Amino acid sequence: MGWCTGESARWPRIAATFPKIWAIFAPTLMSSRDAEPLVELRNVRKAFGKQMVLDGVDLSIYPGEAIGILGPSGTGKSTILRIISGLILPDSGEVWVAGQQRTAPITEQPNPFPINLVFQQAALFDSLTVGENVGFYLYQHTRLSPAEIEHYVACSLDSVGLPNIAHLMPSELSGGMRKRVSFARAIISTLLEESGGRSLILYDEPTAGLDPIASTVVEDLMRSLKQQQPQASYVVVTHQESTTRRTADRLILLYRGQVCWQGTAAALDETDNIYVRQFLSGRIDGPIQVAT
Ligand SMILES: Nc1ncnc2c1ncn2[C@@H]1O[C@H](COP(=O)(O)OP(=O)(O)OP(=O)(O)O)[C@@H](O)[C@H]1O
Repeated sequence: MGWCTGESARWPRIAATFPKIWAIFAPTLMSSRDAEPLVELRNVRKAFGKQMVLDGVDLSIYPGEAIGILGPSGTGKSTILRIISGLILPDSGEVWVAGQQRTAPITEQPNPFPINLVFQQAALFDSLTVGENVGFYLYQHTRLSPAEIEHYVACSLDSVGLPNIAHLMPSELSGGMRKRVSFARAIISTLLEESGGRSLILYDEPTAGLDPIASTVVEDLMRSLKQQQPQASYVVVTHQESTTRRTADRLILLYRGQVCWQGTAAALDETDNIYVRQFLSGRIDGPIQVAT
């Protein structure tokens, strides 16, 4: 018996309950769902020691989707990102990437299209220039010439609104610029022709610790990068409500390693799902129990 016994909001139910919302979102959702999922997790379980962290997660990510994962601390959100990216494998269940089952970590079985993790901290290499940081993947994993890599680096930096800074060192940048550079590094492989426009960026708390205006800038950047490549998808894990509402088309609420609810950002306010209601209100009493 799972922890989450609340009823999941499913698309047909939304269509019946919120016809206006459905009318707005249906064209996008139906077109993306006609395609094969980019990534599928099927009944994924993962424990660390005796602690069961993911307890039977099913999740499909379709081309062009922007998904937000919400949930209390320690409930397995980052673990899902690490499994999707191939950094770790589940203990059981299946992970499918572009129709291929993943059977080994990313170091042994490369993803068929770019999947990049962007962390809260920019985590740039301080001894490399901005250009070398952004082009790092291409220098390491492709046979492109230095001139070609410089071209992609310039395109990528342009996309994040930072042209002409490839020669600078990370220490010369502000915190906001470092974050943008980390985004440029994440998207560079998606610019390559062989990616076929398919890509998945996994943002782990991209606006944590930022003031509301800086958060808006980052949220706008995430949206703008996706608009530049309509088939690009992303998953964002966040505790910031503004980021949830402004960046995700489909939301997933995770609790104790299980999906308790999923639906649109608009449906979040309408649902009577007890997990969603408690989570958004921040009440202590309810089915979600956290260590105090
Ligand atoms: N490599 C690891 N070894 C042992 N325990 C781990 C490891 N990685 C994660 N955990 C544990 O798994 C649980 C889930 O961690 P995870 O980072 O996925 O949660 P989260 O939902 O992203 O939390 P938060 O919102 O606080 O970032 C936590 O209790 C964490 O301590």
